[in-house]
Amino acid sequence: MLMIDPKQLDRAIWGKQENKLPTMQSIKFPVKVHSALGWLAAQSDMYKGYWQDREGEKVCYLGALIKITSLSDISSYLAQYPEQRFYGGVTFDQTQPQWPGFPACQFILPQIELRLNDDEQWLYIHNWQSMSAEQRIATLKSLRSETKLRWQSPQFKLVAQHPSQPMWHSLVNSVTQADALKACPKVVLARQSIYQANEHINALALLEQWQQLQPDNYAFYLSNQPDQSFFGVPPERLYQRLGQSLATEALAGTGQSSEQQHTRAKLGQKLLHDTKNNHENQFVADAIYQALTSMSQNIQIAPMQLVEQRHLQHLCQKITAQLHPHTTDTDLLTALHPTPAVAGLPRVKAQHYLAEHEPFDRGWYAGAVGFISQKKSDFTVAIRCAHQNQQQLSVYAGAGIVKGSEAQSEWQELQRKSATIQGLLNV
Ligand SMILES: C=C(O[C@H]1C=CC=C(C(=O)O)[C@@H]1O)C(=O)O
Repeated sequence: MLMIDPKQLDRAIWGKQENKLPTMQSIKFPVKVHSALGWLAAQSDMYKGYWQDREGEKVCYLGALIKITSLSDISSYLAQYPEQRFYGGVTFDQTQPQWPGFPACQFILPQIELRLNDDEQWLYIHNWQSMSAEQRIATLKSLRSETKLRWQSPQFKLVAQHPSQPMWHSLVNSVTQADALKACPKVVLARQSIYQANEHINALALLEQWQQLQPDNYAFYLSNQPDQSFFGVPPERLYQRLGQSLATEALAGTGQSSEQQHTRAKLGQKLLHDTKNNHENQFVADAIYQALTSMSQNIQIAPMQLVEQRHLQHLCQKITAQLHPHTTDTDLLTALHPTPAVAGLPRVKAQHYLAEHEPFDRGWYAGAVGFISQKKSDFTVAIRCAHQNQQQLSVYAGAGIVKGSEAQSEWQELQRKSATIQGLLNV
């Protein structure tokens, strides 16, 4: 798999070794890989992750040289390791019970990264300088050639839905009572659908298929132990920061789509002019604007546009800003996450309502997933996702509930949001 000139490799292995982690030195080799996820599937590390942005970069990462479990520690690690990326994120609500094996906050500086884009493919090995020649050889030898992923769906059976449809109706009705709307004009209710498979679930093969159906979305995979993973193909950007330039978006408000271009365009126009959906989106755009005013300047909001997905369309307002110097990723994550696209408004009240009434633990569903580095950070909102625990797969979907929302049509919206993965599960 490694296309490295043997002389170059020899020099790399036997080259200078300085035992000092804080000035971590990395080495990179050009490689040739057909399927990033196929490569990841072949590796045996306990910590495995995948990250695909909307510009076409794909990253597989392995191992954990450093693990950060608190947002407040991020800045000091970035100062110490200015060249490195830390992958991971935070859950929807860090004050609530979390999924076993998935901490509330986790960022990893991996030992190995495979970074692919349209022009280049590089394998990075971090902390190379402090390894002995034997450790270097062992690390290179531990890397396996990619496997060919083939998604052959086991038989899946829906074993539970939280909330059930009747409970969904009563939750939507309670959120849309006049008094409740006064306190919380928007609450994003969600559903966990639990499927039991009759055999092992190859989550990476499933993700590969899913990602190919929605190639312009983000895609991610997180796994801290064998046979447990969280993965998804979300359309929503939380934020991308390049130096001090910030790009974010209000993605909320959903309408139907169609395979026929003409009908899709008509449905899109209907959505663009729909009052309830425009409100739903504007709540998010206003909250982002407010969050950014104290930490940035030159905030620009582009006109409302459509984002097409396979079974639905969304309203979206793209937002850009110039961050004040010294604004950190911890500031941004704290201010922007979770947006009213996944929590509601006001945020804390909506989160309290969900903690009290939603009949499942959101864990990493609707969390912030991505990476942080000094130069660049990029986060998606973890929606259109699934949590695999051995032979069980939980699929999550949510819908913003505002004045005028109807329980039945919001339930159908959940179905449409889950339709792509459900199609792959044959359920
Ligand atoms: C919370 C989800 O979607 C959000 C993002 C886009 C549109 C949404 C909506 O129209 O309700 C939601 O706010 C989800 O897919 O689980």
